[in-house]
Amino acid sequence: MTDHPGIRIEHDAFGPVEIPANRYWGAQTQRALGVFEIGDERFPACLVWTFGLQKLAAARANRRLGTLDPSLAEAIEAAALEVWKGRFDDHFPLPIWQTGSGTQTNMNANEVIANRANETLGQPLGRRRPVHPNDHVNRSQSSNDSFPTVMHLCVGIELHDRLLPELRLLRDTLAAKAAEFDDVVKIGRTHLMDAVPMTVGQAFDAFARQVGLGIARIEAASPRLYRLAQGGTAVGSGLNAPAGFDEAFCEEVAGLTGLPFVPNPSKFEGMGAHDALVEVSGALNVLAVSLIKIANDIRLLGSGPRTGLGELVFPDDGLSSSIMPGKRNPTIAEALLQVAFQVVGNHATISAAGASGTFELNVAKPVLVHNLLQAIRLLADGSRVFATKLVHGLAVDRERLAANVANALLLATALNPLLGYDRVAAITRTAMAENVTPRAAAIALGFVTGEEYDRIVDPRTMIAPAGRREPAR
Ligand SMILES: O=C(O)C[C@H](O)C(=O)O
Repeated sequence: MTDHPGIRIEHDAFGPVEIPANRYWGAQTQRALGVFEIGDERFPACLVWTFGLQKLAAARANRRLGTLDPSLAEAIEAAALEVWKGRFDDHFPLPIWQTGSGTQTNMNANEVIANRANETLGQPLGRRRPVHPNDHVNRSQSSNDSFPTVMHLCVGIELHDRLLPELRLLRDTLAAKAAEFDDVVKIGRTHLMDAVPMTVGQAFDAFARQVGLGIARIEAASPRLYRLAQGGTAVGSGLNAPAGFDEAFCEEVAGLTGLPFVPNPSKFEGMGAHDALVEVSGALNVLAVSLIKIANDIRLLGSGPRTGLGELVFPDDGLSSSIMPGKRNPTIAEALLQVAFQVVGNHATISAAGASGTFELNVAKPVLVHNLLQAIRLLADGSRVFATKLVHGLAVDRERLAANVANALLLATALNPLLGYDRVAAITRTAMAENVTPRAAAIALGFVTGEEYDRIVDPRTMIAPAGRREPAR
């Protein structure tokens, strides 16, 4: 094998490999490309960037502990920084569907950074000198501790930078609607059937609280997420890593990210199991369940406009039916529902992947982190779009709501303490059978006067009995 136009020959421990000349990956990545011809799914760019961060922190830790020549460390750190900043995104071609430790993607990072470091030191790509992908870029590390470290770093950063801000936006937008609709009385519904009065604000306050509790669940998982397996090397014992490598590494990543990453006190736990990531996924699963409830309620309350409930009015998103002119649909609620269904499905995959640790190594890391990062991204985008393009512009149809309240039979429930259940049941049955208001039925049956009825059956006083009204959040 010899170099020819567009191709360079690179040697690794197994012999020569042909590699596109302008690619920074090396022999192991090229071999893996030929082996794992499975699917279209690739890691998102944030995972590639996080490998840059991880290799940068590892090189700095090695330099500090005297286990890496400072001149090599400097070249590795500069190259790793470039990976972190996204300069080499096109040089990570491998699919999700690879070995369960993520070794091929770890080697991809080692090779890109070694090639780039050697290039800055005046060497051609593929030389593997003076910076060697395994001996120097991967020093004091194994895929088995590096990949889980990258998973925790990437998930932690994505939650902090991407998802939590959008969830706070959604919570606050729902809370603003709760305040806006605080005085709007509607009929509460149970079993999909008319029940007793409440306010639209109370319904939106419940939605806001669901999202707020979703945020709290994610934040509660953070202390476990911030524990890193780095320093465990092959099985968790730390063979070939200097004493203090885990501490030095975590100090570096904490400084680089501003997030409180610390060494996992048991590397064995952090490599053989990924319970902390399953825990985060569990919190996202609950959030998805909450969003399904919220999106469904909102689209049902806005159904119509003429023959549905029609109590909420959706903002115009400019979209319509392809065949029914002027028809408007709850497009954004439907998009969010599909996001939530995907997240619930991802959690099932993540649960199976999390259960796939045998002895000292979980071997379903790529599929686990792929599903978790997708869930975070979808929930972040879905929450932002739902908050800004639907919830923010929601209005109520006050006339419709007032008519529904006036017509509601079970307002008469407020008479229970005065008349007892059976006489109130007679009122509602009579009103239903004779198609009159419960007020007319109550008077006709001789149970109350009109004045008594109006004093007791006042929807505004029924939305929360005195002294039991929760303050708006
Ligand atoms: O790639 C490594 O560093 C280790 C590999 O996952 C293995 O345990 O065989």
